[in-house]
Amino acid sequence: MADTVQTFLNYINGAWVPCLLGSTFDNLNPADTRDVVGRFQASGPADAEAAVQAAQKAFEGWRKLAIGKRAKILNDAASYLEKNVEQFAQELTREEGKQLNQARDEFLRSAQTFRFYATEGQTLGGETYPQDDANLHVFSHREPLGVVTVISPWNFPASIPARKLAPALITGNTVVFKPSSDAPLSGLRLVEALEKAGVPAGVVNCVTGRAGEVGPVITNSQAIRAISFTGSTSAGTQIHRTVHLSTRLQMELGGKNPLIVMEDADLDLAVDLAIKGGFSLTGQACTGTSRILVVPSVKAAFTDKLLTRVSQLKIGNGMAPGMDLGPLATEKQLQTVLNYIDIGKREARWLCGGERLTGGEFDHGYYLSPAVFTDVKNSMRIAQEEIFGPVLAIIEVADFDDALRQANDSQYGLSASIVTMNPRYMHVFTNEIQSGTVKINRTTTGNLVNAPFGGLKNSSTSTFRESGRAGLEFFTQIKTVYRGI
Ligand SMILES: NC(=O)C1=CN([C@@H]2O[C@H](COP(=O)(O)OP(=O)(O)OC[C@H]3O[C@@H](n4cnc5c(N)ncnc54)[C@H](O)[C@@H]3O)[C@@H](O)[C@H]2O)C=CC1
Ligand SMILES: O=Cc1ccc(S(=O)(=O)O)cc1
Repeated sequence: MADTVQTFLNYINGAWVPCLLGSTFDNLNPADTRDVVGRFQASGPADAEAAVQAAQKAFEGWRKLAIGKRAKILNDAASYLEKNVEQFAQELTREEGKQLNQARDEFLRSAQTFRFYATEGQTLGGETYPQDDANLHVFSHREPLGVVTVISPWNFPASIPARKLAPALITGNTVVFKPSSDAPLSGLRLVEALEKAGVPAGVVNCVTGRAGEVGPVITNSQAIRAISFTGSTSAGTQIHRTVHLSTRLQMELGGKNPLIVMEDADLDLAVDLAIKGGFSLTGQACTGTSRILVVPSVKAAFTDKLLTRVSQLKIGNGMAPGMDLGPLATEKQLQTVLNYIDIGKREARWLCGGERLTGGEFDHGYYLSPAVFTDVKNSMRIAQEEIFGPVLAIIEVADFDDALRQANDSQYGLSASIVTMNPRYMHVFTNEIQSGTVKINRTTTGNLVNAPFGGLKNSSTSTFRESGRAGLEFFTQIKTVYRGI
């Protein structure tokens, strides 16, 4: 079996290279751990240093390249992703566990992101400032920052790095990219797409390996002008503490996203949103629904309908059509979620799920049945801590004001939704909810390529948003020019 495992290399200074120490690590398919997805470079600090140096060397040439040429590279890379979508989607499903149709969507969305920034990046200009001197022209213009670091997690191993790489590159920055060791292949495919599209040597560099080995160089080095990171609040906090004063940060971190169900809610819709928001991607989305705040008059009916729908969900390998939930992405993630199930059983009332599935194909994967708890208090650990698994906590709230207060009683503020037809609730919710993304009669999950994305409180650094035009602003700095004659 080991002989047939494909080895993947780092991409540094325009070449695919092994790491200097010659060590590798294997990544396993979480749906069937007998399947080794690939063998990857266990890079050390020297490999990371080589990547930073290559990016430094390439910066001058890349920032001076005509923006139309940079855009063409992004568009051609998008075409390469689209052409190879079937292969890349299968690899994504094997490395992460999500359903094949979701993996296909993710690569197509990544291609769309490349195309969006190829166009939008060409519209980012400065401003002119009226003033009294007829012989003076005052204007601002934007320029790239320099070498930037992209660090991405395993849950969206293509679309999250795509929406960091594309705005960084179109604005003329060079990149050092570290994908998650738990799903590194999709990130390497993005880099391959850029290589095939003709990106010059050193403009994009990709180094796989342990955060402890690679992390300090790519986050603390004086050469790094910005870091775009998505992952846990704890890793984000650690990086935040160690970076240089002049390193710009954009961090997308955890969430504990509420769905409020009001007395006038369409309960079938509310259940649908709870299932989609809570259980798609097996609950492993930063914007996933984890708290359901429901008023007493509809709590019993909502809970009954929810449990019926949960009992119908199909769990299995994402390669098979028709599955609703795949495995957890890693053994560590499975253990984390099982631990929270134990906590939930002690502190609230367990209704269903949370059992590790065994027998047949389940014996070889990290499968867990979707769990629902009720009589949860918002102060409980399962209502406050990010679980990142298929676990829903139902919390009874007295009325709208109480729902809003409890929804806001969280260290996080990433996404929040309400199910109602009442315009007053919609209005107050929009104004008062402490959340970067606000949804009404929609799932907490999902966001557009062309709209800003990011959280409040501990869900993000309160700096720059990702996606849309905001993504371009993060990767550029403003110069104000006073030009006299
Ligand atoms: N908000 C989100 O989208 C995500 C949140 N998480 C949360 O994080 C928990 C743990 O998952 P992990 O994959 O271990 O997330 P993590 O936050 O440890 O890792 C995310 C990425 O950051 C890198 N990283 C971690 N520490 C670093 C450091 N000091 N310097 C440089 N790079 C560093 C990792 O190698 C990976 O590429 C999950 O249980 C979940 O709660 C995980 C993935 C995504
Ligand atoms: O987990 C958070 C998350 C999930 C998806 C995306 S993307 O829109 O696919 O990039 C972003 C954040």
